Formats: sequence, C-alpha cells, structure tokens
Amino acid sequence: MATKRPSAVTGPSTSKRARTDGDDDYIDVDDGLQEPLMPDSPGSPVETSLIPKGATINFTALRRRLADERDAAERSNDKGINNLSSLEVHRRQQDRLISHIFMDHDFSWLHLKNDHASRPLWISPNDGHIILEGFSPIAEQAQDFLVAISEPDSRPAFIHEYKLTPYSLYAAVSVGLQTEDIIEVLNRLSKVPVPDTIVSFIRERTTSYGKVKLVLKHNKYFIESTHPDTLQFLLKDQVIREARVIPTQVAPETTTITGMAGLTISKAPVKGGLVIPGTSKPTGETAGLDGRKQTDADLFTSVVGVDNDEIDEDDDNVHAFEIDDSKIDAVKKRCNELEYPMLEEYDFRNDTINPNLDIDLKPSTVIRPYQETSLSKMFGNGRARSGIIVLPCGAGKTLVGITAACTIKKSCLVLCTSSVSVMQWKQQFMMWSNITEKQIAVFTSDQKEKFAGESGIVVSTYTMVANTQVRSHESKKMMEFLESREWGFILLDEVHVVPATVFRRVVTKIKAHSKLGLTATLVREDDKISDLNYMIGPKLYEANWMDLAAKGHIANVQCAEVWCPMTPEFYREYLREKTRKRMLLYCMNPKKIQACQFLIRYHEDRGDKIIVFSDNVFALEHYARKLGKLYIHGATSQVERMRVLDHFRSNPKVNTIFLSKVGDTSIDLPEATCLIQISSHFGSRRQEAQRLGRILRAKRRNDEGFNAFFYSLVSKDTQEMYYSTKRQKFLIDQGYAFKIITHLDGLDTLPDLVYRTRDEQIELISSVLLASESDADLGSDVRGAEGDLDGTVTSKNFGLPPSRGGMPAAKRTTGSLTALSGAQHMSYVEQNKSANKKLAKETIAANRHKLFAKRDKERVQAKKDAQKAATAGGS
Ligand SMILES: Nc1ncnc2c1ncn2[C@@H]1O[C@H](COP(=O)(O)OP(=O)(O)OP(=O)(O)O)[C@@H](O)[C@H]1O
Repeated sequence: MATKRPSAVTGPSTSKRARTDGDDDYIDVDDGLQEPLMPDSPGSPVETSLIPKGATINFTALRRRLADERDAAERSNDKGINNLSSLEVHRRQQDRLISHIFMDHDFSWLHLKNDHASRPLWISPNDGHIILEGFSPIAEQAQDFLVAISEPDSRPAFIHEYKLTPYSLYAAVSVGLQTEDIIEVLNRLSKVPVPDTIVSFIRERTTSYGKVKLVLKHNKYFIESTHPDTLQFLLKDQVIREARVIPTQVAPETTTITGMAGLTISKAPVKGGLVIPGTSKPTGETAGLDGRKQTDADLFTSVVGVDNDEIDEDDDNVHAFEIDDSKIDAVKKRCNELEYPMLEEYDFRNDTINPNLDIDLKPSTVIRPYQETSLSKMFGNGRARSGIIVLPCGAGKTLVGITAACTIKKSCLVLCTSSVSVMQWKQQFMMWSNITEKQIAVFTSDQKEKFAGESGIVVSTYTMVANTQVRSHESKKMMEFLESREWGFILLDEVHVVPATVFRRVVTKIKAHSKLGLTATLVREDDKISDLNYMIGPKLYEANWMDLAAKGHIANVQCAEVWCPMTPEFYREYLREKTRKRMLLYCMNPKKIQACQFLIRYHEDRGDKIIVFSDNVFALEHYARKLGKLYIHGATSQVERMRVLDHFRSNPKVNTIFLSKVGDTSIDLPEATCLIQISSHFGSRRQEAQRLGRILRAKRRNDEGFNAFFYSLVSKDTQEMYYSTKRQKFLIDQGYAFKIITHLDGLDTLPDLVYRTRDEQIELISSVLLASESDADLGSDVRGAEGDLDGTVTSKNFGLPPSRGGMPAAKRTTGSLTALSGAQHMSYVEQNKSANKKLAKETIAANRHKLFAKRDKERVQAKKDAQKAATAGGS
C-alpha cells in the first residue's frame, strides 16, 4: 500500500520502525495475553524451528553435503589460483568470506533454472520457508496456491513470506489438493528445483492426511474411511480402541468386515452440482481464482480450490466404526498425534434425518468475490467441510457465515463472544436472508427463546453454552433443547479468542455435523492456536488484507506511532512507581493528552470522524472530560451507548467519541475515518488489528484518494514503546507500514492547548498519584454504577438529554486525607491504612517539587493525628 505520511501532522524527524520477531511471550486466556514478561525477562521463549519434530529433513546429511561442495569448490579454486589476475583472486577471497558468513545458509548449490526470472518463488530446503516475489505478473495466482498449502507469514508490498507446516498441508489436503499436484505446482513456480527435503516432507505429511473422516449419523459419531487398513491401524491405538462403541445390533444398510467386530461398510455419498446462494455456478467452477481471469489456467485449475473427486475414490465403499461421544475430543487429538487428522465433512444434501430449514439469501444480497472464494473452499466437494475462514476485520465475515447457513439449510447454532454480538448476528440474519423472526431465537442471560417449528437458528454466547455453574431453571431447559438435537451447522464467531476448555465443553455438549470458525486474526499470544485445528478443523481460506484494500472492499489506512516525550515530573514518578501506576503515568502523560487534542482538532477540521480508544477507564474519562467529548465504557448503560453512537453517526457536532475496549469489536461505525489509540492491552496483536478494523469499513473508502488514519500515541522511553512494537507485528505482516512521528508541527501554537503550564502538569500528576491501583488497571473496564458519569459530559457539552435525570452519579475513589479535606475536588473518599504507610515512606524521598513536599508533610501530620485520635478513642 501507499505509505505517504499525512503531511501537516508530521515533523521532520520521522523514521520507520524496524520489525522485531519471536515475541510470542504471553500466556493463556482470551487471545493468550495475560501477564506480560518484560523485554529483558529471562523467560522469554525463543522462536523454534518451523518444521516440527519428526519432520524428514536430514540436517546432518545436508550440512555434510554443503561442506563437501564447499571443499571441492575451494580445491578447484586453489589449483588455478596462480594463473589468475590479482583482481580475480581478490574477488574469490571475497566470495569465500561471504560463504563463511552464510555458513549453512549458502544455497548456491541449488542451481537456478534458466528461466528463473519468470518464476516467482524460492523455497528453503532447511525449513520450508517460501519467499514469493509479490511483483511477479503471476504473483496473484501463486498467492492463491500458497495460501492453500502454506501459512502466510508476512505479506508486505514486494516480498511475501510463507511457511510450509504440517497444519498447512493438512488444510491443503482437506480442501481437495493432492500430494503430487502440490509438488508439481511448487516446482513450476520455483526458481530452483524443489529441494528433495521439501518433496519428502510434503509426501510424508500428506499421504496419511485426508484418509479419515469424522461423521455424525443419527446422533452418533463414526470414524469413517475408504481405507479399511487405516481404520485397523487406528484401532491398534489404545485411546481410540477404548473410545470405540461396539454395537449390539448392526444397522441393516451396513455389513461387518470379517474379523473386525463393529466395523461397518456403506456406500460413499454422492458429490457435485452444489450452488452456493448468491453465486450462480456450481462450487467446483466458482472456486479458486477469486473471480479473476485464469491466465495460467492449466497451471492452477488442476489444484487450486477445485474439487478433486478422485481423492479417496479408490474404493466406493466407506468403512466406519462408532466412537463414544464423551471421548470425541481425546480421539481427535490422538488421531492428530498419529498423523491421521480427521476431516469433518457433512453431506447435508443427503441428510434425510434432520429437517430442512427454509432459509435463503434475499435476492438483493450479493456476496463479494472473496466471500465466494472462501465459501467455495468450504463447499468445494458438494459437502460442508469443517474449518476456519480468515477474513480481515470489516470484510464481512457475518455474511459469509449467513451464506454458509443458507447453503446447508439445516438447524444452525451461532456462538459469539458477547450479547451485543448476539443481537447483531440476529439482526444481520434478518437483513441478509429471508429468515423470519419466529425461526431465529436468542439465548442470552436476558432472553431464552426457542424457535418455532422443527428447525431454526439459535444465536448465543460461548459462556452461556459452556457454563459449568448452577443454571437457572429456564437456562437448564434451554440447554436441554440445545443438547437434545442434532445441529446441521455450528457457527463460531471470533474463534481465536475462545479458550480451548470452552471449546471442548461446547463440542462435547452440542452435536453438530459441521463447524465453521470465523476470525480476522488467527493469532494468539500463546501456542494454543494449533488446538483449533483438531477442535474445529483446518484453516480453509485466508484473505490478503492489502488485496482487499486495493480492490476497495476495505479502506486504505495510514498508520503512525506518535512518540510523546514524558515531562520530567511524570518521568521521575514513572521510574519510582510500581507496574500498575506506571501504566497510568504513561497513559496520563500531559504531552500525550496534548498530542491527542492536536490530532483530534486536525482531523475534525479535515472532516474526519474520530474514535479515540483507551483500555484504561480512568484515562478515558479524564481525556474525554478535559477535551469535552462523549465517551462509552463498560459501565455505560445500553441506552446511553446507543444515544452516543447515534449522535456520532448523525450529529455534525459530534465528530469524536472515546471508547474503551468494549468498542474493540462488534461496533459497526462506517462513519469513522480516524482512530487514535491512547492506551491499550499490553502487546496484543489481536487488539491492534481489531481496532484498526473499526476504520477499515469506512463508508468513504471508495472516494478518490481517501485514506483512513490510525495513530498510536506512545509515551517515549517507557514500556509502552516495547508493547507498541509487539502490537504492530501482525499488521506489519499484513503489509501495513507504521510511521514514527516524533514531532507534531503546530502543536505548540494550538490556541487552547491543555496542560500547557508546569503547574497544571504537576496538578495532573498529583491526581494520577492519588488514583487507586484499580484505576491504573487496564483490564478493569466494568465499573460499578457509581463510576458511571456519562450523563455529565453528554448534557454539558451537547445539550442532549442527560442519562439519569440530569444528575451526575456519585463517584467513589481511594485518596488521601488532603483530598478528603476538599483539596482534590472529591466529594467522598475512602481511607486506606496501608496506602498511608506507603505515602509516609515516600516523604523521605529527596528532591521533590515543593508542592509534593508540602503534601507529604501534610500526610505525615494527618497520619499522626489519626493515630492520636485512635489512641484517644481506644482509651
Ligand atoms: N457482500 C456485501 N455487500 C455489501 N455489504 C457488505 C457485504 N459484506 C459485508 N458487507 C458490509 O461490510 C461491513 C462489515 O461486515 P461485518 O461486520 O460482517 O465485518 P466483520 O468481518 O465481521 O468485521 P469485524 O471482524 O470487525 O467484526 C458491514 O457493514 C456489512 O454490512
């Protein structure tokens, strides 16, 4: 994408941030991000090899071969060295020097093909790393192929990086690609012959893949294969053998294989001819090339996204055995470990047991080419494959899910992360499809509905379904309703943020024939992303952010990190304070507030609509009040939220709103064109991408020369800089370039600049220091009703009706006795003894501003008074 800097807001001293790698050093929950390790932590893990254990690459042999080749080359050089000119001798010495530097990474033995210039990729024999020339005329087709067989690692403008992994090859096989086709196409695209190590890696990983399927029939799970020997192999494993259910009666349509009790045979289901709603051609024809001209068709049609009916076709008979529902998860995991990952496919067109659902897309609904491509990967062989579709934020994952439900036409359960999303999903189903109100039900803590008739849709949250605590009578009834039936389809929204344990519970409780996970950021800050492979299925499709931006489906965004120097007073306190307060200090840095004010003014003047994000609620309220803007956080009532959002959408006076992390997802504001981030959740790559997603859907994205803007304000020389770099990694890998802005031209001359004087800044620091530890907490976005002061700002600044009859709600905070006396403008303060002790100790610190010295003195005195009073009271 174009990376021009917004001219008026950048100063002369800008530079581009170098990328840092190997930074997945976070643990568990949500997106795996909890307590961060600090940059200098000895526990930070190092990125491990891309080829996992058991891969067939023989490094020792490879090294030996490289060393032999180098020795031979040196011997031949030495022989003729006397006859060479001194220039040539010098050049050869240089070569040796270089090969010494590259050591095992000298790949000169992989000879370039004669026409290498017209072939766009190179593949590393060491680790399956693929490098693609993004500027090649056939790069787009090559990308389609690479996305199908490998993991996109980094896709900036010119050079893309992918990596071949066992999971990516599993995904390739599951969308119908065959081993030899993968090797052949790689060879045709590669500048050098595909190294033997890679060929054998692909062969070894794909021969066992795609042979075993998990199917749900008559509410029972079966492991199915057209290869009886594979099933026999699996049954030798203890975990699988113990999970097997031996039927007392054999079903009439099946026969038992001699010598293998419980192994049954049936006819393979019929394939082909499926039309996805919103498209006109059968799936096999629509698949693959994203609606573009197939310039090198013969190269790709045989492999990319086209159903390969020959797969598993060596035997028309399907052999199967039943497994216990409760052991399904263990069996799936075991099959993965045995290198026989199970594909989950649902032959919905031949399912006569489960009633059909009368649902279709409205005639006015047209799906976009990439939405169609992603769906063709799911329905490529006429059945529904379970797996994950990855589309950028704002690219329309909801419609992809709805179209999948309209294709399967069976009862569907949708699970989302919050009740706001539940309502949005319901509304979107009604908007895009012909489903009636009666056919779609909602299951949240407030609403427990069932659909009318035999089939329908239920939208709920992960927590409602996976809850293990005592349930209300109504909830129990609802769960019985969900658990007692067979679902055709389960849609899993924001699939990457849900902990594995929750999935496990959902998968065990709910019986579904097919699963589709939707996400924009298939990244977690721990290593649990691979859990999704066996719990849901492989990644079926991943779109390229830059491609969609270039085609106008999402907005072009200019990203910048603004470095705000800390004032000396803030920095001194920052160095003295403990972690949580440190965060508050770098969020509340007056220079950052000024930068925020300047950027809001600048972009409002340009006609932009601005969202300011802050994870920290204390900072959010403070900024919004100081700058006179509306805000929403966890404690804001639903009515107030809707009112603020409506004003942002339609009131020309309301061009900026402040949002806490409640706005990271699920808020659809296509009016927003600029985003400013003042505080965020440590190094979460997911949050960064999801926030960017709020402006990717900008309505004005197709206006000529339009750009959306994304600013991260970072306090200089603090931990925030480290987190910021980590956060950007995902977006950088998608091709976004972050500019560093170290100076905002015109900031100093802003007429009503806040915190201009030192005294104002010192007053601010004292209120920050008096804030409680919980105020400093980034995660505490749900404050009690007493913390909700939204009405104050609303009514004061915009003449809107106040949320609570015009009366600002009371606020309760922890502070000092000085504050209680009224000096800090607080009406009610709780006193805490341990806090006093800490404050008293601080008085020892030298070199403090006289304002602090006075305050410290007062505190010591107050403490003494309090002790005296307590002693007097006691006696
Ligand atoms: N085929 C389409 N035609 C017209 N509008 C579409 C289409 N697909 C998606 N949209 C619109 O694009 C916007 C974004 O869609 P949606 O909310 O589903 O995105 P998303 O991928 O779920 O984003 P996020 O991950 O940020 O929640 C919505 O306003 C939606 O109406």
